[in-house]
Amino acid sequence: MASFFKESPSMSNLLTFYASISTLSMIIRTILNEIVPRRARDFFTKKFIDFFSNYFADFTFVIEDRWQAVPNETFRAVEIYLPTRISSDTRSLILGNNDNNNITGLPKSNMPTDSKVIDEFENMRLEWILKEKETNQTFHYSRKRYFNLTCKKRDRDRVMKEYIPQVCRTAKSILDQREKLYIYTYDDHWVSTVFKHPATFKTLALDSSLKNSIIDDLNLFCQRKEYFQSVGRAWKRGYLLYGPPGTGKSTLVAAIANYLRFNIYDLQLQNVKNDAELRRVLTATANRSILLIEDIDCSTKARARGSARDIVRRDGSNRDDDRSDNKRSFDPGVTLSGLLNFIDGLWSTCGDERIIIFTTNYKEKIDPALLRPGRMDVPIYMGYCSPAGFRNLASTYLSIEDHLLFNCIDDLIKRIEITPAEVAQHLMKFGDPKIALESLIKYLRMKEIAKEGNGTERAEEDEVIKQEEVKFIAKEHLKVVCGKQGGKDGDVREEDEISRSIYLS
Ligand SMILES: Nc1ncnc2c1ncn2[C@@H]1O[C@H](COP(=O)(O)OP(=O)(O)OP(=O)(O)O)[C@@H](O)[C@H]1O
Repeated sequence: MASFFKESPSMSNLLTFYASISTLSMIIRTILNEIVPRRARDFFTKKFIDFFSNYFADFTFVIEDRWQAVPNETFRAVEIYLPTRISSDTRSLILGNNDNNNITGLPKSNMPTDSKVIDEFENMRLEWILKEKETNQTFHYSRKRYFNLTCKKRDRDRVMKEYIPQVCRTAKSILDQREKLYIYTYDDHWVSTVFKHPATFKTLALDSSLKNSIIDDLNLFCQRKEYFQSVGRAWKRGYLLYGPPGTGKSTLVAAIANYLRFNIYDLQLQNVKNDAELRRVLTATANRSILLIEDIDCSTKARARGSARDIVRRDGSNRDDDRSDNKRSFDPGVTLSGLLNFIDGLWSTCGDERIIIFTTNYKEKIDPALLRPGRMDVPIYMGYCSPAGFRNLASTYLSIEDHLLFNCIDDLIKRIEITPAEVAQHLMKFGDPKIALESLIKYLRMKEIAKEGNGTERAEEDEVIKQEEVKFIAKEHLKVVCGKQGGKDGDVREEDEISRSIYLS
Protein backbone atom coordinates (compact mmCIF):
# COMPACT_ATOMS: atom_id res chain seq x y z
CA MET A 1 0.00 0.00 0.00
CA ALA A 2 2.84 2.31 0.95
CA SER A 3 4.60 1.66 -2.35
CA PHE A 4 1.33 2.41 -4.21
CA PHE A 5 1.16 5.89 -2.68
CA LYS A 6 4.81 6.27 -3.33
CA GLU A 7 4.49 5.46 -7.05
CA SER A 8 1.13 7.17 -7.76
CA PRO A 9 1.39 10.68 -9.25
CA SER A 10 0.76 13.59 -6.95
CA MET A 11 -2.21 15.94 -7.40
CA SER A 12 -0.01 18.77 -8.64
CA ASN A 13 1.57 16.47 -11.25
CA LEU A 14 -1.86 15.51 -12.52
CA LEU A 15 -2.99 19.11 -12.82
CA THR A 16 0.19 20.03 -14.67
CA PHE A 17 -0.37 17.09 -17.08
CA TYR A 18 -4.01 18.12 -17.69
CA ALA A 19 -3.00 21.75 -18.32
CA SER A 20 -0.33 20.70 -20.84
CA ILE A 21 -2.78 18.47 -22.75
CA SER A 22 -5.42 21.23 -22.86
CA THR A 23 -2.89 23.74 -24.11
CA LEU A 24 -1.63 21.33 -26.74
CA SER A 25 -5.13 20.54 -27.98
CA MET A 26 -5.99 24.26 -28.14
CA ILE A 27 -2.86 24.92 -30.17
CA ILE A 28 -3.67 22.02 -32.53
CA ARG A 29 -7.27 23.20 -32.90
CA THR A 30 -6.16 26.76 -33.61
CA ILE A 31 -3.63 25.59 -36.23
CA LEU A 32 -6.24 23.31 -37.81
CA ASN A 33 -8.79 26.12 -37.85
CA GLU A 34 -6.22 28.36 -39.50
CA ILE A 35 -4.99 26.00 -42.17
CA VAL A 36 -7.88 23.52 -42.80
CA PRO A 37 -10.94 25.01 -44.50
CA ARG A 38 -14.26 24.70 -42.67
CA ARG A 39 -15.88 22.33 -45.20
CA ALA A 40 -12.96 19.97 -45.03
CA ARG A 41 -13.12 20.08 -41.24
CA ASP A 42 -16.84 19.25 -41.26
CA PHE A 43 -16.21 16.43 -43.66
CA PHE A 44 -13.55 14.85 -41.48
CA THR A 45 -15.61 15.34 -38.32
CA LYS A 46 -18.57 13.56 -39.93
CA LYS A 47 -16.34 10.73 -41.10
CA PHE A 48 -14.91 10.41 -37.63
CA ILE A 49 -18.37 10.26 -36.01
CA ASP A 50 -19.68 7.85 -38.70
CA PHE A 51 -16.77 5.56 -38.13
CA PHE A 52 -17.38 5.34 -34.40
CA SER A 53 -21.15 5.06 -34.70
CA ASN A 54 -20.76 2.30 -37.30
CA TYR A 55 -18.31 0.54 -35.13
CA PHE A 56 -20.27 0.58 -31.92
CA ALA A 57 -23.93 1.10 -32.97
CA ASP A 58 -26.42 -1.73 -33.24
CA PHE A 59 -28.30 -2.83 -36.32
CA THR A 60 -31.53 -4.88 -36.32
CA PHE A 61 -32.85 -7.21 -38.99
CA VAL A 62 -36.57 -8.01 -38.83
CA ILE A 63 -37.55 -11.44 -40.14
CA GLU A 64 -41.34 -11.80 -40.35
CA ASP A 65 -43.25 -15.06 -40.60
CA ARG A 66 -44.68 -14.12 -43.99
CA TRP A 67 -42.95 -12.56 -46.95
CA GLN A 68 -45.03 -11.05 -49.72
CA ALA A 69 -48.18 -13.05 -48.86
CA VAL A 70 -46.45 -16.42 -48.56
CA PRO A 71 -44.67 -18.08 -45.61
CA ASN A 72 -41.18 -16.71 -45.14
CA GLU A 73 -38.75 -19.57 -45.51
CA THR A 74 -36.01 -17.60 -43.75
CA PHE A 75 -38.28 -17.30 -40.72
CA ARG A 76 -38.90 -21.05 -40.82
CA ALA A 77 -35.17 -21.75 -41.09
CA VAL A 78 -34.53 -19.55 -38.03
CA GLU A 79 -37.33 -21.33 -36.14
CA ILE A 80 -35.63 -24.65 -36.81
CA TYR A 81 -32.11 -23.38 -36.14
CA LEU A 82 -32.60 -21.36 -32.94
CA PRO A 83 -33.65 -24.18 -30.60
CA THR A 84 -30.19 -25.66 -31.24
CA ARG A 85 -28.61 -22.43 -29.91
CA ILE A 86 -30.55 -22.09 -26.67
CA SER A 87 -27.91 -22.05 -23.96
CA SER A 88 -28.14 -23.40 -20.42
CA ASP A 89 -28.34 -19.91 -18.89
CA THR A 90 -31.64 -19.14 -20.62
CA ARG A 91 -34.36 -18.00 -18.20
CA SER A 92 -37.47 -19.51 -19.77
CA LEU A 93 -38.39 -22.12 -22.36
CA ILE A 94 -41.50 -23.37 -24.10
CA LEU A 95 -41.94 -27.14 -23.74
CA GLY A 96 -44.18 -29.39 -25.77
CA ASN A 97 -44.72 -32.77 -27.38
CA ASN A 98 -47.04 -33.29 -30.34
CA ASP A 99 -46.33 -37.02 -30.71
CA ASN A 100 -49.67 -38.54 -29.81
CA ASN A 101 -48.13 -41.99 -30.21
CA ASN A 102 -45.76 -41.31 -27.37
CA ILE A 103 -47.21 -39.11 -24.65
CA THR A 104 -44.46 -40.04 -22.24
CA GLY A 105 -41.78 -39.01 -24.75
CA LEU A 106 -39.34 -36.24 -23.86
CA PRO A 107 -40.84 -32.86 -24.76
CA LYS A 108 -39.13 -30.52 -27.21
CA SER A 109 -38.07 -27.05 -26.12
CA ASN A 110 -38.27 -23.75 -27.93
CA MET A 111 -37.78 -20.07 -27.17
CA PRO A 112 -40.76 -18.17 -25.77
CA THR A 113 -41.90 -14.84 -27.18
CA ASP A 114 -39.78 -11.87 -26.05
CA SER A 115 -36.96 -14.01 -24.72
CA LYS A 116 -33.39 -13.63 -26.00
CA VAL A 117 -31.07 -16.16 -27.59
CA ILE A 118 -27.46 -15.15 -28.03
CA ASP A 119 -25.53 -16.74 -30.84
CA GLU A 120 -21.92 -16.32 -31.94
CA PHE A 121 -20.53 -16.65 -35.41
CA GLU A 122 -16.97 -15.84 -36.47
CA ASN A 123 -16.42 -13.27 -33.68
CA MET A 124 -19.79 -11.66 -34.19
CA ARG A 125 -22.33 -11.48 -31.39
CA LEU A 126 -25.88 -12.04 -32.60
CA GLU A 127 -28.90 -11.44 -30.44
CA TRP A 128 -32.24 -13.02 -31.39
CA ILE A 129 -35.64 -12.10 -29.95
CA LEU A 130 -38.93 -13.68 -31.02
CA LYS A 131 -41.73 -11.08 -31.11
CA GLU A 132 -45.42 -11.31 -31.70
CA LYS A 133 -48.03 -8.68 -32.55
CA GLU A 134 -51.69 -8.67 -33.46
CA THR A 135 -52.63 -7.28 -36.84
CA ASN A 136 -56.08 -6.08 -37.70
CA GLN A 137 -56.99 -7.41 -41.12
CA THR A 138 -60.26 -6.51 -42.84
CA PHE A 139 -62.49 -8.86 -40.91
CA HIS A 140 -60.35 -10.66 -38.45
CA TYR A 141 -57.39 -10.30 -36.14
CA SER A 142 -54.38 -12.38 -36.80
CA ARG A 143 -51.08 -12.78 -35.06
CA LYS A 144 -47.87 -11.87 -36.79
CA ARG A 145 -44.66 -13.37 -35.49
CA TYR A 146 -41.22 -12.08 -36.31
CA PHE A 147 -37.63 -12.37 -35.17
CA ASN A 148 -35.46 -9.38 -34.36
CA LEU A 149 -31.83 -10.13 -35.06
CA THR A 150 -29.48 -7.52 -33.61
CA CYS A 151 -25.82 -7.27 -34.50
CA LYS A 152 -23.21 -4.50 -34.69
CA LYS A 153 -23.76 -2.17 -37.60
CA ARG A 154 -20.29 -2.92 -38.88
CA ASP A 155 -21.24 -6.63 -39.17
CA ARG A 156 -24.38 -6.03 -41.20
CA ASP A 157 -23.02 -7.26 -44.52
CA ARG A 158 -21.33 -10.30 -43.02
CA VAL A 159 -24.57 -11.27 -41.29
CA MET A 160 -26.43 -11.06 -44.61
CA LYS A 161 -23.82 -12.82 -46.70
CA GLU A 162 -22.37 -15.35 -44.26
CA TYR A 163 -24.39 -15.82 -41.09
CA ILE A 164 -27.95 -16.04 -42.48
CA PRO A 165 -26.93 -18.49 -45.25
CA GLN A 166 -25.24 -20.57 -42.53
CA VAL A 167 -28.49 -20.54 -40.48
CA CYS A 168 -30.46 -21.71 -43.56
CA ARG A 169 -27.95 -24.46 -44.36
CA THR A 170 -28.05 -25.73 -40.78
CA ALA A 171 -31.87 -25.71 -40.79
CA LYS A 172 -31.90 -27.68 -44.03
CA SER A 173 -29.55 -30.31 -42.71
CA ILE A 174 -31.69 -30.57 -39.54
CA LEU A 175 -34.75 -31.06 -41.73
CA ASP A 176 -32.95 -33.67 -43.85
CA GLN A 177 -32.03 -35.68 -40.77
CA ARG A 178 -35.40 -35.18 -39.16
CA GLU A 179 -36.65 -38.44 -37.73
CA LYS A 180 -40.27 -37.51 -37.47
CA LEU A 181 -42.73 -36.64 -40.15
CA TYR A 182 -45.91 -34.72 -39.53
CA ILE A 183 -49.35 -34.91 -40.99
CA TYR A 184 -51.36 -31.69 -40.94
CA THR A 185 -55.13 -31.44 -41.13
CA TYR A 186 -57.04 -28.24 -41.71
CA ASP A 187 -59.94 -27.03 -39.62
CA ASP A 188 -59.77 -23.23 -39.41
CA HIS A 189 -56.00 -23.62 -39.16
CA TRP A 190 -53.45 -26.36 -39.82
CA VAL A 191 -53.04 -28.77 -36.92
CA SER A 192 -50.14 -31.19 -36.92
CA THR A 193 -49.59 -34.60 -35.44
CA VAL A 194 -46.66 -36.98 -35.77
CA PHE A 195 -47.00 -39.19 -38.83
CA LYS A 196 -45.96 -42.77 -38.18
CA HIS A 197 -47.15 -44.91 -41.05
CA PRO A 198 -45.15 -48.08 -41.68
CA ALA A 199 -45.86 -48.16 -45.45
CA THR A 200 -42.82 -48.22 -47.70
CA PHE A 201 -42.37 -49.02 -51.36
CA LYS A 202 -41.13 -52.44 -50.25
CA THR A 203 -44.37 -53.30 -48.43
CA LEU A 204 -46.57 -51.81 -51.14
CA ALA A 205 -48.33 -54.44 -53.27
CA LEU A 206 -47.85 -52.94 -56.69
CA ASP A 207 -46.31 -54.32 -59.87
CA SER A 208 -42.59 -53.77 -59.63
CA SER A 209 -42.36 -51.91 -62.95
CA LEU A 210 -44.96 -49.39 -61.78
CA LYS A 211 -43.31 -49.14 -58.38
CA ASN A 212 -39.90 -48.48 -59.95
CA SER A 213 -41.27 -45.91 -62.35
CA ILE A 214 -42.88 -44.00 -59.44
CA ILE A 215 -39.59 -44.07 -57.50
CA ASP A 216 -37.66 -42.90 -60.59
CA ASP A 217 -40.15 -40.10 -61.15
CA LEU A 218 -39.84 -38.92 -57.54
CA ASN A 219 -36.04 -39.03 -57.67
CA LEU A 220 -35.95 -37.09 -60.93
CA PHE A 221 -38.37 -34.50 -59.59
CA CYS A 222 -36.26 -33.89 -56.47
CA GLN A 223 -33.07 -33.42 -58.53
CA ARG A 224 -34.51 -30.98 -61.05
CA LYS A 225 -34.75 -27.66 -59.26
CA GLU A 226 -32.64 -25.87 -61.87
CA TYR A 227 -34.49 -27.55 -64.71
CA PHE A 228 -37.89 -26.36 -63.46
CA GLN A 229 -36.46 -22.86 -63.09
CA SER A 230 -34.92 -22.88 -66.55
CA VAL A 231 -38.19 -23.88 -68.24
CA GLY A 232 -40.12 -21.33 -66.17
CA ARG A 233 -42.32 -23.79 -64.31
CA ALA A 234 -43.19 -24.17 -60.66
CA TRP A 235 -41.18 -26.91 -58.94
CA LYS A 236 -44.25 -29.07 -58.37
CA ARG A 237 -45.43 -32.51 -59.34
CA GLY A 238 -49.05 -33.59 -59.51
CA TYR A 239 -50.13 -37.21 -59.03
CA LEU A 240 -53.63 -38.54 -59.54
CA LEU A 241 -54.20 -41.88 -57.82
CA TYR A 242 -57.37 -43.58 -58.98
CA GLY A 243 -58.90 -47.00 -58.57
CA PRO A 244 -61.40 -48.96 -56.48
CA PRO A 245 -61.50 -48.61 -52.68
CA GLY A 246 -58.89 -50.64 -50.84
CA THR A 247 -56.32 -50.78 -53.62
CA GLY A 248 -53.70 -48.81 -51.70
CA LYS A 249 -54.05 -45.16 -52.73
CA SER A 250 -53.61 -43.84 -49.19
CA THR A 251 -50.90 -46.43 -48.58
CA LEU A 252 -49.00 -45.15 -51.63
CA VAL A 253 -49.22 -41.58 -50.30
CA ALA A 254 -47.72 -42.79 -47.00
CA ALA A 255 -44.96 -44.67 -48.87
CA ILE A 256 -44.11 -41.52 -50.88
CA ALA A 257 -44.00 -39.40 -47.69
CA ASN A 258 -41.72 -41.92 -45.98
CA TYR A 259 -39.50 -42.19 -49.05
CA LEU A 260 -39.02 -38.44 -49.59
CA ARG A 261 -39.27 -37.57 -45.86
CA PHE A 262 -41.93 -34.98 -46.74
CA ASN A 263 -44.70 -33.91 -44.36
CA ILE A 264 -48.28 -34.38 -45.51
CA TYR A 265 -50.94 -31.66 -45.61
CA ASP A 266 -54.23 -33.54 -45.74
CA LEU A 267 -56.84 -31.06 -46.96
CA GLN A 268 -60.60 -31.67 -46.87
CA LEU A 269 -61.91 -29.07 -49.29
CA GLN A 270 -65.24 -29.11 -47.47
CA ASN A 271 -63.51 -27.45 -44.51
CA VAL A 272 -62.52 -24.42 -46.60
CA LYS A 273 -65.05 -21.59 -46.93
CA ASN A 274 -64.05 -19.90 -50.16
CA ASP A 275 -61.23 -19.27 -52.63
CA ALA A 276 -59.67 -16.56 -50.49
CA GLU A 277 -59.42 -18.99 -47.59
CA LEU A 278 -58.14 -21.69 -49.92
CA ARG A 279 -55.34 -19.37 -51.02
CA ARG A 280 -54.44 -18.60 -47.42
CA VAL A 281 -54.57 -22.29 -46.49
CA LEU A 282 -52.42 -23.40 -49.39
CA THR A 283 -49.84 -20.65 -49.09
CA ALA A 284 -49.44 -21.54 -45.40
CA THR A 285 -48.07 -24.97 -46.32
CA ALA A 286 -44.31 -25.44 -46.20
CA ASN A 287 -41.95 -26.44 -48.98
CA ARG A 288 -40.82 -30.07 -49.33
CA SER A 289 -44.29 -31.33 -48.54
CA ILE A 290 -47.18 -33.31 -49.98
CA LEU A 291 -50.56 -31.69 -50.41
CA LEU A 292 -53.15 -34.48 -50.33
CA ILE A 293 -56.74 -33.97 -51.44
CA GLU A 294 -58.60 -37.27 -51.13
CA ASP A 295 -61.76 -38.20 -53.01
CA ILE A 296 -61.46 -35.20 -55.30
CA ASP A 297 -64.56 -36.34 -57.21
CA CYS A 298 -66.67 -35.74 -54.08
CA SER A 299 -65.08 -32.36 -53.43
CA THR A 300 -65.40 -30.86 -56.87
CA LYS A 301 -68.77 -31.54 -58.37
CA ALA A 302 -67.97 -28.78 -60.76
CA ARG A 303 -68.35 -29.11 -64.47
CA ALA A 304 -68.13 -25.64 -65.97
CA ARG A 305 -65.41 -23.38 -64.64
CA GLY A 306 -66.39 -20.00 -63.34
CA SER A 307 -70.10 -20.68 -63.34
CA ALA A 308 -72.33 -21.22 -60.36
CA ARG A 309 -71.95 -24.94 -60.95
CA ASP A 310 -68.22 -24.59 -60.44
CA ILE A 311 -68.73 -24.17 -56.75
CA VAL A 312 -68.09 -26.63 -53.97
CA ARG A 313 -70.10 -26.04 -50.85
CA ARG A 314 -68.80 -26.65 -47.34
CA ASP A 315 -71.29 -29.49 -46.94
CA GLY A 316 -70.12 -31.01 -50.22
CA SER A 317 -73.36 -30.25 -52.08
CA ASN A 318 -73.38 -28.42 -55.36
CA ARG A 319 -74.01 -24.70 -55.25
CA ASP A 320 -76.66 -24.62 -57.96
CA ASP A 321 -78.92 -26.65 -55.68
CA ASP A 322 -79.09 -23.56 -53.52
CA ARG A 323 -81.25 -20.71 -54.64
CA SER A 324 -80.52 -18.45 -51.69
CA ASP A 325 -78.60 -15.36 -52.78
CA ASN A 326 -77.79 -14.45 -49.20
CA LYS A 327 -76.07 -17.72 -48.61
CA ARG A 328 -74.25 -17.33 -51.86
CA SER A 329 -72.65 -14.06 -50.93
CA PHE A 330 -71.57 -15.19 -47.46
CA ASP A 331 -70.59 -18.79 -48.11
CA PRO A 332 -69.55 -19.05 -51.72
CA GLY A 333 -67.47 -22.22 -51.30
CA VAL A 334 -64.28 -23.25 -53.07
CA THR A 335 -64.39 -23.03 -56.82
CA LEU A 336 -62.62 -25.32 -59.20
CA SER A 337 -60.89 -22.33 -60.77
CA GLY A 338 -59.63 -21.38 -57.28
CA LEU A 339 -58.08 -24.81 -56.97
CA LEU A 340 -56.66 -24.79 -60.50
CA ASN A 341 -55.16 -21.36 -59.85
CA PHE A 342 -52.97 -22.90 -57.19
CA ILE A 343 -52.10 -25.98 -59.24
CA ASP A 344 -50.91 -24.28 -62.37
CA GLY A 345 -52.16 -20.71 -62.31
CA LEU A 346 -50.62 -17.55 -60.96
CA TRP A 347 -50.41 -18.91 -57.42
CA SER A 348 -48.71 -22.13 -58.50
CA THR A 349 -45.27 -20.60 -58.18
CA CYS A 350 -45.74 -19.99 -54.46
CA GLY A 351 -43.54 -22.57 -52.84
CA ASP A 352 -41.02 -25.11 -54.03
CA GLU A 353 -40.60 -28.85 -54.08
CA ARG A 354 -44.28 -29.62 -53.62
CA ILE A 355 -46.04 -32.84 -54.46
CA ILE A 356 -49.78 -32.51 -55.02
CA ILE A 357 -51.75 -35.76 -54.80
CA PHE A 358 -55.42 -36.17 -55.65
CA THR A 359 -57.13 -39.49 -55.04
CA THR A 360 -60.42 -40.75 -56.39
CA ASN A 361 -62.34 -43.95 -56.79
CA TYR A 362 -64.03 -42.59 -59.91
CA LYS A 363 -61.69 -40.92 -62.36
CA GLU A 364 -64.52 -40.48 -64.86
CA LYS A 365 -66.35 -38.18 -62.41
CA ILE A 366 -63.50 -35.69 -62.22
CA ASP A 367 -63.74 -32.43 -64.12
CA PRO A 368 -61.61 -32.77 -67.28
CA ALA A 369 -60.04 -29.40 -66.45
CA LEU A 370 -58.24 -31.07 -63.55
CA LEU A 371 -56.88 -33.81 -65.79
CA ARG A 372 -55.49 -31.46 -68.43
CA PRO A 373 -51.78 -32.17 -69.13
CA GLY A 374 -49.55 -30.12 -66.85
CA ARG A 375 -52.00 -30.26 -63.96
CA MET A 376 -51.88 -33.89 -62.98
CA ASP A 377 -48.47 -34.91 -64.30
CA VAL A 378 -48.68 -38.59 -63.35
CA PRO A 379 -51.98 -40.51 -63.35
CA ILE A 380 -51.54 -43.81 -61.51
CA TYR A 381 -54.13 -46.55 -61.67
CA MET A 382 -54.26 -48.54 -58.45
CA GLY A 383 -55.90 -51.76 -59.53
CA TYR A 384 -57.00 -55.07 -58.08
CA CYS A 385 -54.40 -57.39 -56.64
CA SER A 386 -52.13 -59.15 -59.15
CA PRO A 387 -50.15 -62.37 -58.45
CA ALA A 388 -47.04 -60.21 -57.95
CA GLY A 389 -48.95 -57.95 -55.55
CA PHE A 390 -50.19 -60.99 -53.65
CA ARG A 391 -46.63 -62.32 -53.23
CA ASN A 392 -45.60 -58.94 -51.93
CA LEU A 393 -48.38 -59.02 -49.35
CA ALA A 394 -47.55 -62.63 -48.39
CA SER A 395 -43.96 -61.58 -47.80
CA THR A 396 -45.06 -58.60 -45.68
CA TYR A 397 -47.82 -60.22 -43.66
CA LEU A 398 -46.66 -63.85 -43.41
CA SER A 399 -42.91 -63.44 -43.95
CA ILE A 400 -42.91 -66.15 -46.62
CA GLU A 401 -41.49 -65.88 -50.13
CA ASP A 402 -42.97 -69.11 -51.49
CA HIS A 403 -45.53 -71.77 -50.65
CA LEU A 404 -47.22 -74.75 -52.28
CA LEU A 405 -50.54 -72.89 -52.28
CA PHE A 406 -49.15 -69.86 -54.14
CA ASN A 407 -49.88 -71.27 -57.61
CA CYS A 408 -53.49 -71.99 -56.73
CA ILE A 409 -53.91 -68.44 -55.40
CA ASP A 410 -52.19 -66.99 -58.50
CA ASP A 411 -54.73 -68.77 -60.73
CA LEU A 412 -57.67 -67.53 -58.72
CA ILE A 413 -56.37 -63.94 -58.49
CA LYS A 414 -55.99 -63.80 -62.28
CA ARG A 415 -59.71 -64.59 -62.65
CA ILE A 416 -61.25 -62.84 -59.67
CA GLU A 417 -61.11 -59.19 -58.73
CA ILE A 418 -59.84 -58.86 -55.18
CA THR A 419 -58.36 -55.74 -53.63
CA PRO A 420 -55.01 -55.77 -51.80
CA ALA A 421 -56.96 -54.66 -48.70
CA GLU A 422 -59.07 -57.84 -48.83
CA VAL A 423 -56.00 -60.02 -49.34
CA ALA A 424 -54.19 -58.28 -46.47
CA GLN A 425 -57.20 -58.76 -44.22
CA HIS A 426 -57.12 -62.56 -44.80
CA LEU A 427 -53.39 -62.91 -44.42
CA MET A 428 -53.52 -61.08 -41.10
CA LYS A 429 -56.19 -63.30 -39.63
CA PHE A 430 -54.04 -66.32 -38.83
CA GLY A 431 -50.51 -66.66 -37.57
CA ASP A 432 -50.02 -69.93 -39.45
CA PRO A 433 -49.26 -69.20 -43.15
CA LYS A 434 -50.96 -72.40 -44.36
CA ILE A 435 -54.22 -71.60 -42.58
CA ALA A 436 -54.08 -67.97 -43.75
CA LEU A 437 -53.54 -69.03 -47.37
CA GLU A 438 -56.32 -71.63 -47.18
CA SER A 439 -58.65 -68.98 -45.79
CA LEU A 440 -57.77 -66.71 -48.71
CA ILE A 441 -58.39 -69.54 -51.23
CA LYS A 442 -61.74 -70.23 -49.64
CA TYR A 443 -62.65 -66.54 -49.83
CA LEU A 444 -61.59 -66.30 -53.47
CA ARG A 445 -63.63 -69.41 -54.35
CA MET A 446 -66.67 -67.98 -52.63
CA LYS A 447 -66.24 -64.75 -54.54
CA GLU A 448 -66.07 -66.73 -57.76
CA ILE A 449 -69.23 -68.68 -56.92
CA ALA A 450 -71.05 -65.48 -55.95
CA LYS A 451 -69.95 -63.84 -59.21
CA GLU A 452 -71.13 -66.79 -61.29
CA GLY A 453 -74.52 -66.93 -59.48
CA ASN A 454 -76.45 -64.92 -62.10
CA GLY A 455 -78.21 -61.86 -60.79
CA THR A 456 -76.96 -62.29 -57.21
CA GLU A 457 -77.17 -58.91 -55.58
CA ARG A 458 -74.00 -57.47 -54.07
CA ALA A 459 -75.41 -57.57 -50.53
CA GLU A 460 -76.34 -61.24 -50.88
CA GLU A 461 -72.93 -61.93 -52.32
CA ASP A 462 -71.24 -60.37 -49.32
CA GLU A 463 -73.53 -62.26 -46.96
CA VAL A 464 -72.67 -65.64 -48.52
CA ILE A 465 -68.97 -64.82 -48.33
CA LYS A 466 -69.22 -63.73 -44.72
CA GLN A 467 -71.11 -66.85 -43.66
CA GLU A 468 -68.62 -69.13 -45.38
CA GLU A 469 -65.78 -67.19 -43.87
CA VAL A 470 -66.97 -67.56 -40.30
CA LYS A 471 -67.59 -71.27 -40.86
CA PHE A 472 -64.01 -71.59 -42.02
CA ILE A 473 -62.70 -69.68 -39.01
CA ALA A 474 -64.76 -71.85 -36.66
CA LYS A 475 -63.37 -75.01 -38.28
CA GLU A 476 -59.79 -73.74 -37.97
CA HIS A 477 -60.49 -72.73 -34.39
CA LEU A 478 -61.48 -76.29 -33.56
CA LYS A 479 -58.45 -77.69 -35.37
CA VAL A 480 -55.87 -75.38 -33.86
CA VAL A 481 -57.21 -74.66 -30.38
CA CYS A 482 -58.98 -77.95 -29.56
CA GLY A 483 -56.82 -80.24 -31.70
CA LYS A 484 -59.98 -81.70 -33.38
CA GLN A 485 -60.03 -82.64 -37.04
CA GLY A 486 -63.81 -82.32 -37.57
CA GLY A 487 -66.00 -84.72 -39.47
CA LYS A 488 -67.98 -86.18 -36.59
CA ASP A 489 -71.57 -85.09 -35.93
CA GLY A 490 -70.73 -83.55 -32.56
CA ASP A 491 -67.89 -81.53 -34.09
CA VAL A 492 -70.15 -80.21 -36.81
CA ARG A 493 -72.61 -79.01 -34.17
CA GLU A 494 -69.77 -77.43 -32.19
CA GLU A 495 -68.53 -75.78 -35.42
CA ASP A 496 -72.00 -74.35 -36.06
CA GLU A 497 -72.14 -73.09 -32.49
CA ILE A 498 -68.82 -71.24 -32.84
CA SER A 499 -69.83 -69.93 -36.28
CA ARG A 500 -73.00 -68.49 -34.84
CA SER A 501 -71.20 -66.73 -32.03
CA ILE A 502 -68.53 -65.30 -34.37
CA TYR A 503 -71.17 -64.20 -36.85
CA LEU A 504 -73.26 -62.51 -34.21
CA SER A 505 -70.23 -60.77 -32.73
N1 LIG B 1 -51.34 -51.95 -52.67
C1 LIG B 1 -51.32 -52.21 -51.35
N2 LIG B 1 -50.18 -52.60 -50.76
C2 LIG B 1 -50.14 -52.87 -49.45
N3 LIG B 1 -51.21 -52.78 -48.64
C3 LIG B 1 -52.36 -52.40 -49.18
C4 LIG B 1 -52.47 -52.09 -50.54
N4 LIG B 1 -53.74 -51.73 -50.80
C5 LIG B 1 -54.38 -51.81 -49.64
N5 LIG B 1 -53.57 -52.20 -48.67
C6 LIG B 1 -53.96 -52.41 -47.26
O1 LIG B 1 -55.36 -52.15 -47.17
C7 LIG B 1 -55.64 -51.09 -46.29
C8 LIG B 1 -56.52 -50.06 -47.00
O2 LIG B 1 -55.80 -49.50 -48.08
P1 LIG B 1 -55.86 -47.96 -48.49
O3 LIG B 1 -56.57 -47.17 -47.46
O4 LIG B 1 -54.49 -47.53 -48.88
O5 LIG B 1 -56.77 -48.06 -49.78
P2 LIG B 1 -57.40 -46.88 -50.62
O6 LIG B 1 -57.24 -47.27 -52.05
O7 LIG B 1 -56.82 -45.60 -50.22
O8 LIG B 1 -58.90 -46.97 -50.19
P3 LIG B 1 -60.02 -45.82 -50.31
O9 LIG B 1 -60.20 -45.52 -51.76
O10 LIG B 1 -61.22 -46.45 -49.68
O11 LIG B 1 -59.50 -44.65 -49.53
C9 LIG B 1 -54.31 -50.47 -45.91
O12 LIG B 1 -54.25 -50.29 -44.53
C10 LIG B 1 -53.27 -51.45 -46.34
O13 LIG B 1 -52.84 -52.20 -45.24
